Parts: sequence; C-alpha cells; structure tokens
Amino acid sequence: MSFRLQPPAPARLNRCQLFGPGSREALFGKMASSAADVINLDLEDSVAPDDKAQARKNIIQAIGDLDWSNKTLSVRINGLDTPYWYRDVVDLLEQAPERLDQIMIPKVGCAADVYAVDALVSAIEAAKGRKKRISLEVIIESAAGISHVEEIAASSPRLQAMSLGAADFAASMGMATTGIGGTQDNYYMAHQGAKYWSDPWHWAQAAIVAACRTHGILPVDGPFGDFTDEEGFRAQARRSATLGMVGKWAIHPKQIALANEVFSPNDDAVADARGILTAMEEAQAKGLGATVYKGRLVDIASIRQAQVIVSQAELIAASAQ
Ligand SMILES: CC(C)(COP(=O)(O)OP(=O)(O)OC[C@H]1O[C@@H](n2cnc3c(N)ncnc32)[C@H](O)[C@@H]1OP(=O)(O)O)[C@@H](O)C(=O)NCCC(=O)NCCSC(=O)C[C@H](O)C(=O)O
Ligand SMILES: [Mg+2]
Repeated sequence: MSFRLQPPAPARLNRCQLFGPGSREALFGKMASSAADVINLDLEDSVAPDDKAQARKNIIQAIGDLDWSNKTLSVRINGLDTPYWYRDVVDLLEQAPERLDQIMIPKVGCAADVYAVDALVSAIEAAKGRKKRISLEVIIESAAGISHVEEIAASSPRLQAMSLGAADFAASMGMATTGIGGTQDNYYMAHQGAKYWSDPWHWAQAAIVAACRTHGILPVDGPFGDFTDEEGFRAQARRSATLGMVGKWAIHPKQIALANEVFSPNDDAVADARGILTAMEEAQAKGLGATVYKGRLVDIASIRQAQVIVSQAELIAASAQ
C-alpha cells in the first residue's frame, strides 16, 4: 500500500449512460426525460459524415432548450484521427450554453490525446469567460488505449470517467467477433465434453478499473449491442459491477432500467453493509480489529468494502430528494 491515499472518484451517479445520435433530434426529449444518470449526445460513430455539421447544431440547440434536470450532460466528439473533432470542441465551447457538463473523447490511445482536447477546451473557456469547468470522459476502445490505460487515467484533472468501448476494442484487437459485449460463443473452455464460457472482456475491464481507481476516475462498462437480450445485458452488467465498475451504457431505452437496477445496491445488500459497519463499531469499542458477523470474519477492510455499498446507496437517496 502506498502512503498516498487513493483519491475518491467524483461523487455522482453514473449507473446508466444513455446514448443517442445527434442527428436524431426526435430522441432528445425522450433522453432528457429518461431515468439515465448521464446523457451522451453523439457526434461520432452513430452520425453519418454528411450529418456531422447539422448534428452539432442540433445538440447545441437542445442543450439550451431542453430540461436535462440533474443529469450529467455529455457530448461525444469525433476521434482525434478525424477532421471533425476540433470543430466539435470549438462549436460546443463557443456556442453551447453553460448547461453542458462534459465532453467524451472516443478512441483515446495515449495521454497526449486527452492533453490536446484539454488544451483546446481550456483556451476556449478562458477566451469566452465560461464559468463552468467542462469535465472530460474517455473511451478505451483500441489496443493502444488499453496498453496506455494508466497514463490515460492520469492525463488530466478534468477527467472524470472512462468507459470500455467493446465494439471498437474488438475491432482494434482483431477479435474474431461482431458481437458488442457479452458472452462470445467461441470463447470457451472444453472439459469432459462440456463447454464452459469465459469472459473475453474481463482483463480489459479489470485494467480499466485498476487505472481508474488509482487516479480517482469512474470506471464504466460500455455498450451491449443486442438490446433484445435482457438477461445477457444483466449478466454483463453484474460482472462489471462485481469488478468495480459504476455503470453501463444504454444504446436503447430498454437498457436503462436494467443498468439502474444492477448498479443500485438492493435493500438486502445495503442492510448487510450497514450491519457490518455496526458490528465493527461495536468491535472497535471493545478494542478489537476483527469480529464475526453472520458467521464470517469481518475486519477493518470490511469497513471499507461496506462503505462502497453504503456510499452508493446514499448517493442514490440524495439524488431522489
Ligand atoms: C438502436 C436504435 C437505432 C433503435 O432505434 P429505433 O428503431 O427507433 O428503436 P425502437 O423503435 O425500438 O424505439 C422504441 C422507442 O424508444 C425510442 N428510442 C429509441 N432509441 C432511443 C434512445 N437512444 N434514447 C431515447 N429514446 C429512444 C424510440 O423513439 C421509440 O419511442 P416511441 O416511438 O415513443 O415508443 C436507437 O435506439 C439508437 O440510435 N440508439 C443509440 C445508438 C448510438 O448512439 N450509438 C452510439 C453508442 S454505441 C457505440 O458507439 C459503440 C462504442 O463506441 C464501441 O466502440 O463499443
Ligand atoms: Mg466506438
């Protein structure tokens, strides 16, 4: 353990990030009134090249016109390998109202990618006298991104969240699949005639969680393409939550309630966590560092584990007020 304390991640809910193409204005009102914690209006891959300029205008208009309540409002810009990204940043920062919270940078491959966007955002904020400091989020979705994940997590004080983009990640890695997240039929172990499926996203997720937790960033699971497969989404999201991720994208409204359900600790989990905290308070009052709770060992590390669950429950309760 380092003598430096692990920095806390931003204390805000990020259970579901709902995406919608900037070229489909008709969806914006539905997104604003949805139960997602974060809204990602997209200028990147869900928008055709000929529609990019109009999508920018739609988004800037909607940021001011719609009531986004207490959601984190984010716009995904185009990648730094395209001719669009600088105009996305310039127009958003020069023209969008202060309601804009965050910019999402896709296909980040190294810390300098974030530095470049940070520099441009900083210059425009200063020139325009913008009062709200725009935060950044990134998508790890390439071989370079996962190779440099730790330096990316450390790249900017503006950085708040990092997602795994399973589709582009699979393509960049040369993975033999067109599936976006979830179980992959061919990723299995065979034993005595039976197949046992494993999780091809696991190591990338674990690397992202470790980098994020080291630097106080929210780790988020990205898209699950088959929005008709509720059980598949739930299973993927539960694995992500168990690994330490705080939320998951929704690419269709059907997935919002599923993400909120998985990333909200249920009453039993919260009661159990509070029970551990009480048991440890009683133990510590007696000068003990460890005790038994419901037949199992709990100690000072258990306090930290229980606080993860209780803090999330408190954030949810506070946001409902
Ligand atoms: C996937 C979709 C194209 C489906 O659209 P559509 O055919 O219109 O869906 P439905 O008819 O089933 O819609 C039912 C109702 O829900 C509304 N709706 C649909 N989508 C949304 C949405 N995103 N937000 C809010 N509301 C939505 C419809 O209007 C219908 O409403 P009603 O008529 O009143 O009942 C579409 O869902 C879509 O475009 N999704 C988002 C796609 C997107 O943004 N993709 C980018 C993120 S994923 C990615 O980029 C990959 C990643 O980078 C990686 O590499 O992994
Ligand atoms: Mg992508």
